[in-house]
Amino acid sequence: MKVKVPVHKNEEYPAKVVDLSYEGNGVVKIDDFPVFVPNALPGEEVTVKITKVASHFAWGRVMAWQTKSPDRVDVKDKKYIQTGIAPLGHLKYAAQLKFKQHQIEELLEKAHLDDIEVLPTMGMDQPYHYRNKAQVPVKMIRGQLQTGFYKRGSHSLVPIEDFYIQDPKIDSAIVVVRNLLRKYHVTPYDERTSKGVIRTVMVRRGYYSHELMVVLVTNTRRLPMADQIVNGIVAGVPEVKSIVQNINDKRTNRLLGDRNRTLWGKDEIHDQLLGIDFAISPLSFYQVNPQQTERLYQTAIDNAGLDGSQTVIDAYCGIGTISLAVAKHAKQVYGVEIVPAAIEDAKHNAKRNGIKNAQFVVGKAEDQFAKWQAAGLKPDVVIVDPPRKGVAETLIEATGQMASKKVIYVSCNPATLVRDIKRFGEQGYHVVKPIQPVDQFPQTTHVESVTVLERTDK
Ligand SMILES: C[S@@+](CC[C@H](N)C(=O)[O-])C[C@H]1O[C@@H](n2cnc3c(N)ncnc32)[C@H](O)[C@@H]1O
Repeated sequence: MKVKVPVHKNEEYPAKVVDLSYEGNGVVKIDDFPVFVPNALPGEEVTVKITKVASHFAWGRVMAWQTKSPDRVDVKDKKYIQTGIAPLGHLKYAAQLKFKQHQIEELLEKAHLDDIEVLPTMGMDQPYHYRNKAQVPVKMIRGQLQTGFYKRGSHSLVPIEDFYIQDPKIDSAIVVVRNLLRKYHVTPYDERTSKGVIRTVMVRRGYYSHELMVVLVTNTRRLPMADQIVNGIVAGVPEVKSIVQNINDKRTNRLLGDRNRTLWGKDEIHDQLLGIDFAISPLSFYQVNPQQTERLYQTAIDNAGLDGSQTVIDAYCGIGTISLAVAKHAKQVYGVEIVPAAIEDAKHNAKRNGIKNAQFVVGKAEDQFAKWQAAGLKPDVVIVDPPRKGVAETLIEATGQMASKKVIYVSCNPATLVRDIKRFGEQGYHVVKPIQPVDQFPQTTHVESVTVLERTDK
């Protein structure tokens, strides 16, 4: 059906913001036609200039506010919103937590599952400076080497020193590295010509261990002035334990290449999650908000109701964070994950922590479930922590066939969570407790949660 478009590009309209989209944009309706407006909050009266018109919606920009929301934080520095570092940075933290809870409630309601309750989102006391990892692009801007972040949807770099949501020790290390690159005239990589040396600076810091790793991602095999740069980092970053060169000479948007060369110190750093020691190398996946990851996974483990006698499957297990934490409360744990390097890390981490009752398999979780089912495995609890696209339907069916008593669903996407709750329902699993959202990424629109389902044989 053709929709009548009542707005025109570059025209201005008075409007009231009626909603906040899941991407964090204000929504205004002009003659019922939706216009998405960044940096506008529900309840605000604004003058909107239309910037782009599509067939079913438009984009606009606030030209003036007639009234402002009591939930607005006056963000002095617009670059956090411009770059997408903090797309909800203009919303008070308490309102961000409500926005995340409400998002799950709204999706449940649309799916006619509004009898399922959602608890208030578990937030952070200090919802800033939480990230334990930074990957910042390096570019030449008006003749000077800069580190920062790209403007949303572009490759135009905004120079930044305080990244707002990163560990401040990481921010300081990036400034030290940037100044050394400037001092020794190392050229930034230029995407258009594929020339230049340095592409990205990555820094990781252990939340508990305080061990810090600097990774210099280069387009070239040789890093000019490597000794001087390494000495400068060692002198300027007291916590550094590892300096690595990563070579990425491909024309690609991927940040890291496959080859690492340790320039100084150790090949990996360590940190702990839920009391388990993890080795973190440049290419390892590791959760970026360790404090909230512990709360998210502890919520999942507490709800699994383990007393040491159960068999548990951890599907989509990554480096085995959940599996290894569960192992001390279970008889046997089986983890499955599609990325071979992550399973290598999981096995390695099991060994270094002396955990013998966790087995890890590489593969698609849905295929491995079929194999376990054929082999007669009878799990008591299935934990799933899938990517955004949710759980494969065949995995849900296999869970039903294996008759697991409980399913703990750790979700990073409420839309697929709600879809999967319905599918689990077809296998006899029902949500037995209110859903618990946990804020893993304050200042952003990401919504994580834990749902507990039990098989009720009805
Ligand atoms: C949200 S993460 C889970 C992280 C994990 N719990 C951890 O702590 O490291 C989702 C994981 O699912 C993996 N994955 C994606 N599709 C998969 C599939 N079909 N089968 C198994 N694993 C898959 C991804 O590689 C990723 O590690």
